[in-house]
Amino acid sequence: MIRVENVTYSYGEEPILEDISFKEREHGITAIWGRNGAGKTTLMKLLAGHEKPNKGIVEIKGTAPYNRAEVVQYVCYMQEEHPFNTMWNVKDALRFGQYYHSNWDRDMANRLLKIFRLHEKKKISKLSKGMKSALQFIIGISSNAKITILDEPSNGLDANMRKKMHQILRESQEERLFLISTHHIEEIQPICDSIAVIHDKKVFIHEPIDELRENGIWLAGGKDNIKEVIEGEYVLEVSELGSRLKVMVDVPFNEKWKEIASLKGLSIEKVKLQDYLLNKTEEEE
Ligand SMILES: Nc1ncnc2c1ncn2[C@@H]1O[C@H](COP(=O)(O)OP(=O)(O)OP(=O)(O)O)[C@@H](O)[C@H]1O
Repeated sequence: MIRVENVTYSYGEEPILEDISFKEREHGITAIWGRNGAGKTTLMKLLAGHEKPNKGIVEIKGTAPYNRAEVVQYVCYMQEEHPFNTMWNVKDALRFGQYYHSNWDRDMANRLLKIFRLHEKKKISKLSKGMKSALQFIIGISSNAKITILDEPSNGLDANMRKKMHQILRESQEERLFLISTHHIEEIQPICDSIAVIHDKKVFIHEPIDELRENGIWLAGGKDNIKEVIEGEYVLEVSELGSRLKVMVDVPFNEKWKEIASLKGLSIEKVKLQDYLLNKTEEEE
């Protein structure tokens, strides 16, 4: 469905993305994670055809999306803070969505308006930040586009609304592909199938989230015992607590490591995905 091959992109002299390649399957949810300024939005714009790669190939169902109106039938891209006409009300914004997306699901749009408590007559200029995000999300879901790209869709939404958003995404992902950029990976990861981490101008990690979730352990205990077991392993973070050490190690949270910890009298814990990724993307700074 999506093919990116050896793509380089720069706004000026310095490339933002350099020689990146990846493929995406037909359906499911992929989270796109990266530090501020890593290039998540840039990647989404390339996929949606808003930007043209300097080098390499971007293809959506075999077609390069840049300047190709026909790709709109497959792709709905809701950018962060979408620039709606401020004279519009919610209903006008939905009309705009329906105009561009031939598979528009009007019943779904009406259902989501109720769930997110948005009134059709409300002026866009009067919507709060969270309400605007909800409106963009409603357009993204109701577009019924095979590929739906959402840039920071939960911006400004409260915990209850984020929960509803995740439920709706889960319901909708069986026959569609969602690419969702987020800084809140911990919260969205339970509904994701895979993750793409953008770092150092590359797609640094692109794998099933189940596999990545297993990576990273915290070990804590006596210094000598810790030093003995981590020899040769990749240590991502160290903190000293008097005579004790606490270390984050880049190994899976599995039976082997639980046994090692038990034999050496160390405590062992799974690292949160967010903390693991923060450390993984720190190593080359
Ligand atoms: N229109 C533009 N002109 C010049 N540079 C740009 C433009 N848009 C983005 N950039 C630069 O490209 C880099 C990547 O930006 P991008 O918005 O893709 O990152 P991001 O990962 O989405 O960041 P964030 O998490 O902060 O939203 C940044 O250094 C940014 O300053």
